[in-house]
Amino acid sequence: MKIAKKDILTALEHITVPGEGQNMVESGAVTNVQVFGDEVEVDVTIKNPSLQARKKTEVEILKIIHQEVYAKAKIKVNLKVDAPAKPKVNEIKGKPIPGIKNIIAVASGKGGVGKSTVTANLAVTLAKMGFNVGLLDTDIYGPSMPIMFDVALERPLSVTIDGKNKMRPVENYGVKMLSIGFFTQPNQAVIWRGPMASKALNQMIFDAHWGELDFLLLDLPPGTGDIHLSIMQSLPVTGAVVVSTPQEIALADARKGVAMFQQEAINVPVLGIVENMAYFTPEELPQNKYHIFGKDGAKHLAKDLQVPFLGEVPLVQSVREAGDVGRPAALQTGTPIEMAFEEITKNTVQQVVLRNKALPPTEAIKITTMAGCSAVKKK
Ligand SMILES: Nc1ncnc2c1ncn2[C@@H]1O[C@H](COP(=O)(O)OP(=O)(O)OP(=O)(O)O)[C@@H](O)[C@H]1O
Repeated sequence: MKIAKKDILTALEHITVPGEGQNMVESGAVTNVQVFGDEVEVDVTIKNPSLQARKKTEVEILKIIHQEVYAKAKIKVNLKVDAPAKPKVNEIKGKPIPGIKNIIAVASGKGGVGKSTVTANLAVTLAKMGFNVGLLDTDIYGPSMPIMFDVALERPLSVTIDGKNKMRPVENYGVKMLSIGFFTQPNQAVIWRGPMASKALNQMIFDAHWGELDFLLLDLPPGTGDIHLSIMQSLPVTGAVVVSTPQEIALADARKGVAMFQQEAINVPVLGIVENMAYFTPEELPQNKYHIFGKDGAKHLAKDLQVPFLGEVPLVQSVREAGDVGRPAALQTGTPIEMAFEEITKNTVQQVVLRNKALPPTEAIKITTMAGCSAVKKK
């Protein structure tokens, strides 16, 4: 028997797609019908992704065509699901932390690109600008902040606040700090698992007396593992800064770092990318720039990923030396390094402001103007 296409469409007008009011032809769910002799092919797209809805749609199409048009028709249903994207909810996750306005996670895909160095210098620069700054070293693989702040031999003291025992962060250069390194032996290799690490971190945040902070910086471990997932999901992180060198291999990992923050389970806005070791400058020839890891790689990556570029830090001996002696290089006034970190810090604050404006306010995000920036050089 020869089947007419219009008879198929008329038959399909008798049925609806589960969850949709109109019949499936009128609603546009039927996208195509083809007839070859007694063979019928129906293309249909539904919004409900459940197996039950898909099965029901298919069975009903077969039934109605057999019943209304031709009982022996050979029918093929090509069913596609086009589920509407879930509306994005506020990215701030976890419990708001009283007194802490913004949490910035500093990450790198690759190890050794200078993430901790950038975090330490960002922290002291924010403090110089007049902000209240905390720094949480979550780098379970190699906590380096106690050395970079010259407090490796100190330990957080216990204080009683409102009848509860709390840890008081160690303080230097106007930055309050807690590190996972304060709780491990220097020569002890610790194997951390995600939940264990996030429990320790939760204690360092919720059982610590941070006081009022404009910014709490998190120095994350390198990489993009399940530890990052645990940290990100348990804390109300405002945004992330990704550090990379211009080198291809570091950029590939930085790309993964950005993707990690953007994936649905994490969904933390990326405030921008910092290019560290952008070029080498020898002390005796300050005008000379040698792009030993490549040129502008992180800048191009930022453009490609459509995230802000926050600035670049040259590779200079004084940065490494300053880290080793425990006094971040940005504290050396009047130097190009101080200027580089001021630029990066201002851009970061600006991105935090923009990001906070774009999202509904929560307890975790309070800085909504650049007022803090006018405090530059307040101290
Ligand atoms: N701009 C720079 N100029 C000179 N040395 C630098 C610079 N940035 C970082 N370094 C040095 O490079 C080394 C690695 O830096 P850092 O420990 O900050 O990296 P990281 O990415 O945090 O490493 P990890 O993988 O351990 O987390 C350190 O010795 C540091 O002093």
